Amino acid sequence: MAPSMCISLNDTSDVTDFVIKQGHGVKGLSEMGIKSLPEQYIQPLEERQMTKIEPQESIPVIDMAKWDDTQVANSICDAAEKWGFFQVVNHGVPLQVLDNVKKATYDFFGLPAEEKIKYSKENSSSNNVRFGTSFTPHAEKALEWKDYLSLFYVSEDEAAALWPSVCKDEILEYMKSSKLLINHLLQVLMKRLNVNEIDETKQSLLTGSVRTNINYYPICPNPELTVGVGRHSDVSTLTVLLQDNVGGLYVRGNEGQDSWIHVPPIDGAIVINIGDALQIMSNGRYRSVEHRVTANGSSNRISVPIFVNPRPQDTIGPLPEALANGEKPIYKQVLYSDYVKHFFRKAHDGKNTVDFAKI
Ligand SMILES: COc1cc(/C=C/C(=O)SCCNC(=O)CCNC(=O)[C@H](O)C(C)(C)COP(=O)(O)OP(=O)(O)OC[C@H]2O[C@@H](n3cnc4c(N)ncnc43)[C@H](O)[C@@H]2OP(=O)(O)O)ccc1O
Ligand SMILES: O=C(O)CCC(=O)C(=O)O
Ligand SMILES: [Fe+2]
Repeated sequence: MAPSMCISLNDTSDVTDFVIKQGHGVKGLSEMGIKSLPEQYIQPLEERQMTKIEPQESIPVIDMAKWDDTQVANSICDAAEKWGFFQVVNHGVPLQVLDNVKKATYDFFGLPAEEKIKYSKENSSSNNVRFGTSFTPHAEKALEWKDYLSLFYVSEDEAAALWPSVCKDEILEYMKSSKLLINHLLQVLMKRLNVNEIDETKQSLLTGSVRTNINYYPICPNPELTVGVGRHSDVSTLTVLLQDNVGGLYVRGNEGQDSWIHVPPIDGAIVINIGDALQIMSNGRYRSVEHRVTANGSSNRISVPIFVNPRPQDTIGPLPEALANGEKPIYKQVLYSDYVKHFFRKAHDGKNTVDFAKI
């Protein structure tokens, strides 16, 4: 039975109870057919308006077929320096794997609320598996129009035991199939930082932990009043982001203060973005750029980011090779889990997270 047939939401606490405590998420609100946005989702004007969208600008689309060709390698590093974002095609991840993970995302969010709520922070048997909504509801002045499932990978055995069975295999396959692409990108990016060989220690520092989120942005009654995801930069080394064909991801541009560039969906392409950990390790050479997602009034949207990270127990700071030419470090050494906790304990606040590591 559709939720609208059996409940009515009269005030703020009813909405919170329905969305967060009962696990219906904003998907549940959307499917009730609510006609106007509940007030706790109304974002301040400056967070929901993009005054300057640059339709003539676009982030690079890079063909990865010859990834170690000098020209291709240069375009990857240039994009990481200039935009912090690019799309890749001929990336080696089978298109069937991408289709399967998109379908699995719909399958998970299509489960009844009483199934999904088993994975909430309060009910989940592990911190490594978390179903939630918005970003940090308890810390946010205004909520975001997004539900998510976040899966921190520990082992195949743990995933088999703890991850939801409707999406587990497809997500694991997507993660496995992306490994080579991730390694090729890091090989190229490291070379420009004078790291000619990624040994075991560096590999672990760059890719030692992986978190995959599946995101669901349901149709919103007043998309202009809220956001799908607010301005933030990822705290990863790099993020491999699969989006569907709806659109709505915007990246901070280089043209002045409030300039935003749309990342158009391209069939079969994957979006790559540099995260804070790599910005820090490269001493600011590679940029972890602010991005955001708009809410949509007519289509549901999904996305599946793989966050490739240092391990929580790693200390991160500018790599010695990146400073070999006498460059002064602009970031200090920080424990990665402290950095991530700092990110997760506040609402989205654009690029401010990285100040935590500034000297
Ligand atoms: C959800 O919407 C998002 C998410 C994002 C994500 C962008 C990224 O770049 S994710 C990549 C982050 N890196 C890693 O996960 C790898 C390293 N991992 C760690 O260091 C640890 O696993 C940990 C994340 C710090 C958690 O360690 P733990 O010992 O379990 O620490 P806690 O004290 O339990 O948690 C700290 C704090 O974070 C909250 N939290 C934990 N996991 C998540 C999660 N998956 N999603 C949201 N929040 C999470 C937890 O509730 C704690 O907060 P409290 O206030 O409750 O203390 C980008 C954009 C989005 O919109
Ligand atoms: O949905 C998207 O396209 C981007 C989501 C995002 O930025 C994130 O999960 O960190
Ligand atoms: Fe992000």
